[in-house]
Amino acid sequence: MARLSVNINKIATLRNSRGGNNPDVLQAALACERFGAQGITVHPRPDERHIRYQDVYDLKATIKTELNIEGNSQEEKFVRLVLDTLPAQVTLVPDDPGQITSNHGWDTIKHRTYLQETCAQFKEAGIRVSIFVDADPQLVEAAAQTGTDRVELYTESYARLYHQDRERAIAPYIEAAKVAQQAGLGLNAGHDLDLHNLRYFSQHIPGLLEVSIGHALIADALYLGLETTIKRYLEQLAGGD
Ligand SMILES: CC(=O)[C@@H](O)[C@H](O)COP(=O)(O)O
Ligand SMILES: NCC(=O)COP(=O)(O)O
Repeated sequence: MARLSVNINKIATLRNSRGGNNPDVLQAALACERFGAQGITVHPRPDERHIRYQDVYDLKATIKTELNIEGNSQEEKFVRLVLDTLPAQVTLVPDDPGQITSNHGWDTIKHRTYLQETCAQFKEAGIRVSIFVDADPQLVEAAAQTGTDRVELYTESYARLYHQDRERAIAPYIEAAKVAQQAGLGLNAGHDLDLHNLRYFSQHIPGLLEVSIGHALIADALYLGLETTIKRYLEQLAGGD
């Protein structure tokens, strides 16, 4: 069964809106773990609009499950943060500084040399590397040439199409997953996964190792509470028809 890594960016967004420490992101991360999450994901951005760099140091010292740090390694500050905190996993995402949220994966063909160097730097420090990519077999194949351990399939287009035509929505992901597995890459997935689309995704992508979910999960927690919400996501991942 794929592991659930809860992205707690949105907890930090709420905290930052009032300038204090409510909600406390460290306590929220510990609660996620207590309720069954198998990892914590953060995506610090240069403007620190949600997760702050200091949060990441504090989280690494506090949580017991895997920490996954996502972000753009072309920013020196991000590289320093990752090498200082030594998370279990770093996910390379090519976001511009002002982006509202992630909207594309790496072009692993165009940037192969850069990604090779970056993967080597993080792997030398003992950190597992994952590259955020669109569900395109050629990009996944090129990712395998970079030395990365895993790819994270960017699932926004799956999520968008799911309600209209889920077979068409999943098709490119099945292809991309096959290529990844033939190339020996581990497979993660994330972006806009939710309680409606998660089960179908995990059922159709065998060997899926991890999903990172934030926006929808934290929104669901407003209605259901964090404990029930995490249990429901875990049930979706556990599958069954
Ligand atoms: C890579 C990815 O899809 C997520 O990290 C997502 O971008 C979360 O970032 P925000 O919380 O800033 O939207
Ligand atoms: N890598 C995806 C992630 O961490 C969370 O994305 P979202 O669920 O907030 O869209």
